[in-house]
Amino acid sequence: MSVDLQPAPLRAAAAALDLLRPLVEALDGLGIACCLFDTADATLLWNRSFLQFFPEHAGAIQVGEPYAHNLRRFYEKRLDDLEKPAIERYIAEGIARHQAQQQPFVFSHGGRQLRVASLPLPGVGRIRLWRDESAGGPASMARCFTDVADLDGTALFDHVADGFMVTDPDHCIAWVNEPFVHLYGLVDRAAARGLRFEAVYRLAWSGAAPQEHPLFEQGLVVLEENLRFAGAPFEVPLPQARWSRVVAQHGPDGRGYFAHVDITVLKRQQQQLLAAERRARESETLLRQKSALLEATLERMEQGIMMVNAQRVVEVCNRRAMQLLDLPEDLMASRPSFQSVLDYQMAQGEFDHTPADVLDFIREGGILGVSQRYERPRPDGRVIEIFSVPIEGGGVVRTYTDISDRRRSEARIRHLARHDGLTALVNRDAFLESLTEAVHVARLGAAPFAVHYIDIDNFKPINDRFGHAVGDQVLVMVADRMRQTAKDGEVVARLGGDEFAVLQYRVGNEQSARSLADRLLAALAPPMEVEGHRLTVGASIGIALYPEAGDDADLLMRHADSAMYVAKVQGAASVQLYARGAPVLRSSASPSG
Ligand SMILES: Nc1nc2c(ncn2[C@@H]2O[C@H](COP(=O)(O)OP(=O)(O)OP(=O)(O)O)[C@@H](O)[C@H]2O)c(=O)[nH]1
Repeated sequence: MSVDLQPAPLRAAAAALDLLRPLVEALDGLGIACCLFDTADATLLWNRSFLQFFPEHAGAIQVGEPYAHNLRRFYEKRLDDLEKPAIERYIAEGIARHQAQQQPFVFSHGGRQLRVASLPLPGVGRIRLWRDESAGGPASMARCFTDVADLDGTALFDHVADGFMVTDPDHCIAWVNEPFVHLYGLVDRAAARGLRFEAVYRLAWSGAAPQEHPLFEQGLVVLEENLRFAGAPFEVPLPQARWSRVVAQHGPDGRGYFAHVDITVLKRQQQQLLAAERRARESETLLRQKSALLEATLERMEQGIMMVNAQRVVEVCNRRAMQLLDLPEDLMASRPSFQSVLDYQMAQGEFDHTPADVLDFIREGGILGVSQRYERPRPDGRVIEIFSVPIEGGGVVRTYTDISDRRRSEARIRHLARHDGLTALVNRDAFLESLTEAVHVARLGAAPFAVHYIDIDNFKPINDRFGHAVGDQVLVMVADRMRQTAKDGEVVARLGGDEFAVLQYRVGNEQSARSLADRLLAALAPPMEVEGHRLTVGASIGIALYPEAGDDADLLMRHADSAMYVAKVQGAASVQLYARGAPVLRSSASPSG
């Protein structure tokens, strides 16, 4: 006895194959052909009976060759020239059968009736076994009935669930049972007798709706292909979405024995399963697309975003968040805990200027169970606005927005609203705010203060003679000289036109106020060089002392203005202190420039 002992198997476990080798050899003794395949359908092992049953493989079969090669030799021998063009499909169907086969079936090959069984072999792949039925063996169903009349006389087969059909050697129907009659919609079993199965199949479809015809055509093709080499089970569609599975066996007497199983429910379930699978696949694809879209959106967002899950692990952190917070990519790619991100930031000095209570909160995990909005000044000077929103079930989503530009423009707008655009001194509104504050503090007992109201003398002729631009430069120089003369903390303002004011703090007496006014006049006195012109300007200054000249900002302004007017009337470059009871000569609201 010889077995083709092959070199080490390509994929299957060598130990399992070694165990199977003697078994495969022993099967030869029983006249059973055997061939083993691995899980990828590559040929592993076969015996001598296999080559006897399938002489087309002798000298050709090889270890490791795909099952498809085996099938190709098989069909090349079997198919006639008309059928050969369809060989690839036969091979594909043969592979599908090989992979899914559960029930044995009989087919004729090389003059033999071969019953083939196939089953999976765990750890190896699949085993296929063939027995020559025509050579005798256990009694087949065919041998139980020597005469079809035996069947006709009994109702036994009418009580089984499946349809049965027996054909003569000329393929004409000799007998069918009642379930068969019912399945194919025949009048009675006599209606089938003498017909070929294909004719019964046509009868079954005779009353079908036209839209079902493509299915009928499909069924005819299946019949034609499968009845030729009856053996492998096949399925045919029937009207009204019903299906029949036909399992054929051929007896040595040339008769065919067919079981017809109504698999409508099974088929429906399969279709439902397929539809559910398709839907699952579609929604999975949709989900994948959506998640890719979401990921792309997150990566392109102008806002940073971070999602911390209930276990305090950073689940999502987009590129912008990493940029805004200076977080290293490798740390964020490691699905870090939120605490380790905070630790990293702490080590980088991110929280060096954070108030102690907030720092304690950060050390305790830094996540609140309620929505919050706050701004974090970064060590690099940028300001990040942070929104933190808790997620139901734990965790938090944070968004990070760089609001440095917004903050800068707001500061600029605030500055513009309180300062004079030409001289950069504070404007009238800001001066009045400071004055109101000074009154408030003085009322609480702080030292008295003075308001100096300053109007440039004969400014108009400068404009008229040298132009507005020169006038502007003179105003800027006047502002600079006043700013330099005033002490730190004293407020110097341009009230409008050629009018200025100084808020002088801690004025112990009248003399101290006059002294500043004189210093202001002295500072203005030196000529100014503007665009090649040598210009000299003076000013008239009115002083209002708190509380003598009034105890509110408005009164103090009006009295300082009035005193300035008196000074102006007195002549250039003079100073006038407001005296209680003096008439108000000019309202501060009156236009002066
Ligand atoms: N160049 C320039 N001139 C201004 C500006 N604002 C107001 N003026 C001018 O300043 C002048 C102020 O008028 P007045 O106060 O009557 O002129 P003055 O010659 O100083 O008169 P007295 O105060 O009585 O000495 C007007 O000619 C205004 O047009 C400014 O921003 N730039």
